[in-house]
Amino acid sequence: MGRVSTSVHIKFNEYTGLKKSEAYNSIRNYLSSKSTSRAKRLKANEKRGSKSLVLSLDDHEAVEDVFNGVNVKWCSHVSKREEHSNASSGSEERRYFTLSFHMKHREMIIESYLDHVLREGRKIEFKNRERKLYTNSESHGWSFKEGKWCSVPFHHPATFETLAMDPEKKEWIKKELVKFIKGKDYYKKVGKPWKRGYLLFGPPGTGKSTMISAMANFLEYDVYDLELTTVKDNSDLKRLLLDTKRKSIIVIEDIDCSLGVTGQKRKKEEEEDQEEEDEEGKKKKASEKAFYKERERSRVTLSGLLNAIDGLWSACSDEKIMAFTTNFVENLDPALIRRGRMDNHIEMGYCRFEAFKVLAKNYLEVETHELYGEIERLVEEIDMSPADVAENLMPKSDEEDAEVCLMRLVKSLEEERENLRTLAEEEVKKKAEWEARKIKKKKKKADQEEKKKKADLEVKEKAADQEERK
Ligand SMILES: Nc1ncnc2c1ncn2[C@@H]1O[C@H](COP(=O)(O)OP(=O)(O)OP(=O)(O)O)[C@@H](O)[C@H]1O
Ligand SMILES: [Mg+2]
Repeated sequence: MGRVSTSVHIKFNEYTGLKKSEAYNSIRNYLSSKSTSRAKRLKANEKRGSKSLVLSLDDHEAVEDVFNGVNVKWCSHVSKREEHSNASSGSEERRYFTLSFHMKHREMIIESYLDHVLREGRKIEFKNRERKLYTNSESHGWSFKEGKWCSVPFHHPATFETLAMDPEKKEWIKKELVKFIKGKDYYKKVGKPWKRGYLLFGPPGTGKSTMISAMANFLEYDVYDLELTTVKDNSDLKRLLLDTKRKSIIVIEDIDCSLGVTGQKRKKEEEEDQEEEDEEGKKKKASEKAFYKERERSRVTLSGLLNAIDGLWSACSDEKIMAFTTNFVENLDPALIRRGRMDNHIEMGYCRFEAFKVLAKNYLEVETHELYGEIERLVEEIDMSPADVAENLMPKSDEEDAEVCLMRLVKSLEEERENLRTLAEEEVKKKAEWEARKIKKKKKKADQEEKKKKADLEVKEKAADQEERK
């Protein structure tokens, strides 16, 4: 009796009213981590949205825990639902946990231990969840039930280990990401919303999208792939962004093609370029113009986008990364990519030797080879994207070994060099022809002027002659 009367019990119900209790969920997760090593009876569930089987404390089972040297005891209970209780509370059974401890620790348990349990439980749930790739549905298709985003499980295999790029740059990016996820207090201290913007730029096939997947896998974040062209207007964009969860990367791919963010800059360039232009240049400009015109139809404006990512609303949700990708960084409006908005500009370049070594290790499991010297010379000279290098390195059948694949890469690099040489020669030839034509035109014009001058002079002389004769 003495022992019982000195104990305090706290009850945590599975349901609070109609809603499933988040505290109960967190406690269950916390206890499952303790139970796997301590409890005698466990139950295994396949839970939706979780990546593996979830083990938890079985009904009517107890487990002990120690916190700051204090022993506590958790029990899981289940009782039949009473007749008059609310039918919509989910199931026939009522589940709850009880926490028991000595009353002299009441303050410490309530103030520190419970916080600790809830925090750890949430962490475990976050770790166990199946990560998702979201994409926005058309604005008119939004419904209360389906939401604004549709999702599929995110299983992209890219990691920083498989990403081919300069190792130092890679390490620096990883370090920065770690600093970001641990930076809650820092961001609060400096008065900035806890978010970070990345601009990834570079030619096609250099790993911009792969880098985003690697980041998401590294941070264990969800990914929101935002398709701006299907967003009706600025306020829908705002709503979409508000509907994203924390610990996620929001991606806008090919930002230069998504809305008229390059409009003003292009107009200026067009004016400047107008004078010196040959036929081919004119054709290219016309097709580019048509492309930009099509793109500018998007009703999301630059200022709308800036507002959504950077205005007051953006502060409503913490712990998010915003990533833009583009092939033409020089065409983007400076307002969009200024530091503070896009804090980090990462250039994804052509495949150089360091990046090649990563690819060779991943695709062929070789770290060195006699062809490496030649390949080093070639990749430092020729611009080839990691996607093309990877394609050459991938064995196409079981008979192909590392040497065959490396040889194929060397051949392909040499071909590329040859192509570039002929292209450059053609270019020089074309330029020379164009110059010659220009000189010819000038000469013709000068000749004509000369002729005209001569004719005028003759007429004048004739007139003077006649005058004299008269
Ligand atoms: N740096 C890299 N490291 C490893 N693999 C790469 C890298 N770059 C490209 N690849 C390979 O090439 C494929 C295409 O790359 P990815 O889609 O990331 O290019 P991108 O830069 O996003 O191109 P785009 O500008 O066309 O969108 C990837 O599936 C990946 O296998
Ligand atoms: Mg891409």
